[in-house]
Amino acid sequence: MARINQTLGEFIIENQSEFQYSSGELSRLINSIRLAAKAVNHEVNKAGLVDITGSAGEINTQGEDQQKLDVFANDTFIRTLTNREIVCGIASEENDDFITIQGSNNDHKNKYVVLIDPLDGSSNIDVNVSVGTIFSVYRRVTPVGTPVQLKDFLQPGNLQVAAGYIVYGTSTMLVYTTGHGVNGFTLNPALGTYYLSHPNMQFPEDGNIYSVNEGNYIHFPKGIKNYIKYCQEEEGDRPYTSRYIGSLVSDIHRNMIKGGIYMYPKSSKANNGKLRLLYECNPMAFIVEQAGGRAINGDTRIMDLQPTELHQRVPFICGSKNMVDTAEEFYRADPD
Ligand SMILES: O=P(O)(O)OC[C@H]1O[C@](O)(COP(=O)(O)O)[C@@H](O)[C@@H]1O
Ligand SMILES: [Mg+2]
Ligand SMILES: [Mg+2]
Repeated sequence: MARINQTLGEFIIENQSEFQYSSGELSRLINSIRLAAKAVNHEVNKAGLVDITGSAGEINTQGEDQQKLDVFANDTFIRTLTNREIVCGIASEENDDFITIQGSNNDHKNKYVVLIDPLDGSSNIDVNVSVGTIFSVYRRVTPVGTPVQLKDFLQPGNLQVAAGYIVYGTSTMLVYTTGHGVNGFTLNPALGTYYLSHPNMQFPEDGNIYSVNEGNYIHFPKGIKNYIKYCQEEEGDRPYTSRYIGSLVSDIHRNMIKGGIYMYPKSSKANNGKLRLLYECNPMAFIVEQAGGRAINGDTRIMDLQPTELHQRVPFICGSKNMVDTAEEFYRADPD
């Protein structure tokens, strides 16, 4: 039973039995993410100081200018997960290909793969706006004892065994699910301990916040334009309030607490939108659905999509159930 101010460590142990494969590995995995997130949090809090600010001078596989914090966070999560002998493979936004973790005995005995967006909202690092980390966990489909393969990563979101995010904002929170609801833990920086502050998080069925980069408005499908107009009309509980941080984790976290809808739709400039299915949309969709919300690409449940590539992008609409239902109606009426 979740208790306010229970530590994350206690919660993980006390809820281990909920997990159908509970052999302690998943607990150790979540614990590793907790540990790495503390190290990243420490660096994020220094953003602005010379040694951690700005570009790392490399371009990642997405053609993005890697920030120093992207690289630091990537190295920290990969090292922490590798050293704890719990994963057989890692895929990251910052690495072209997946990484095979054979284990200290070179026996490929581990059962889990992790997909990660080590630093989400990179464009906000140097302007002191909240950023995040996103993670998704699957059991491998290839036999234990053999090297991990691409198909271990290209699993539909509905097979995730755990997912979550860390938001580095006014406080640092780790929010995750193993398919039994969503719980949020706030870091007490003085003690370095996460405490249960948001038990059993629920996405309000309705809200009055819409989050979309309206700078792309003219390129959106007609249905999405119509929905944005609907949000802005003087009618009933509308107009809604427009809020857009430009960090996926932070925009969805706010909407989950207050009620709202987040959209990064397809556009005439980007037919699949911008966000990556495997380490942005699937894990956030798992969280949103476990909290009672919905997540679609416009007309299909995100977690039912069959991935085909490691870094593929998909249009993404998620949030309060009734708001996503309405957005879907508008989109289906005019999808182009
Ligand atoms: O600036 P845009 O086009 O609105 O894009 C913002 C979106 O891009 C992202 O920054 C992409 O994530 P990364 O920072 O991890 O690459 C999301 O966090 C955010 O929602
Ligand atoms: Mg991201
Ligand atoms: Mg990123």
